[in-house]
Amino acid sequence: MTDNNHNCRAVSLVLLRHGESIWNKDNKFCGWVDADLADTGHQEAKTAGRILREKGFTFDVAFCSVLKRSVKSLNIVLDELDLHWIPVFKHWRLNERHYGALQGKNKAETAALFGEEQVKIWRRAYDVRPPPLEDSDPGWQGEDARYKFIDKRLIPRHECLKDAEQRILPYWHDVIFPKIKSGSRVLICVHGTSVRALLKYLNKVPEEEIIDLNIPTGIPLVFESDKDLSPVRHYYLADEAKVQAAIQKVADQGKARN
Ligand SMILES: O=C(OP(=O)(O)O)[C@H](O)COP(=O)(O)O
Repeated sequence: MTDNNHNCRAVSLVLLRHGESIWNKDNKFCGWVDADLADTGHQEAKTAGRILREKGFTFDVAFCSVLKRSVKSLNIVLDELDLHWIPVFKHWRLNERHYGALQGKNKAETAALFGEEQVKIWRRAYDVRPPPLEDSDPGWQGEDARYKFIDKRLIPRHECLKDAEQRILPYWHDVIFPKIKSGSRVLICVHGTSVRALLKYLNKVPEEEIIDLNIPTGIPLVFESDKDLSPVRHYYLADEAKVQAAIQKVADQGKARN
């Protein structure tokens, strides 16, 4: 859904997938790999911030993951909004889902090898994990300094949406939602799967429908809620054609010829 006539008073939450990363551009499965923003991603984040500013949005607190494409996008948006001063919380629980042994692989080549249907399942099924990283795989993030204080058993070797949801929702309940309840307007700038997990939870999207939900990069997703803070509607801050084209672009990344 898109909307250009939002009512700011009912908005306490905006979700945003970071701008396009270099690995998005190269069509590689990324997950917990710390890929940087592409130039186009910088531009998308800047545009997202500008649109939020022009439409009169402001925030009291912001959240991102510990991956630089999320952190940098949030910084760019806050710069556009001149909101450098608001508290920003970075948390590993908001990371993208872990893509396991698929990380670094090209999606179109993977689709040519295993079939588009299998790739769609790995990308979008609710509870099907991609193949895991081997114990000896140097691509496992367990030794990364940013996860130093986290129980190693919590550092995944692969994750499906359900796994990501189970690590993200405790943070939502313990930290993010209490801020909303106490009146804060919240911006969350994270990843495709983190947004899907939150959207699924907030809108009670059935498991069988989640397979067709794709999140475009760099387009703010606004949630309006009622007085009990239950979401009543959500919409992207862009015109319908732009949103649909961006969603299709994400969906098409799993095609064998891309
Ligand atoms: O790291 C990823 O997501 P992100 O770009 O939102 O951080 C994934 O590689 C996105 O790929 P997908 O759209 O096939 O799930």
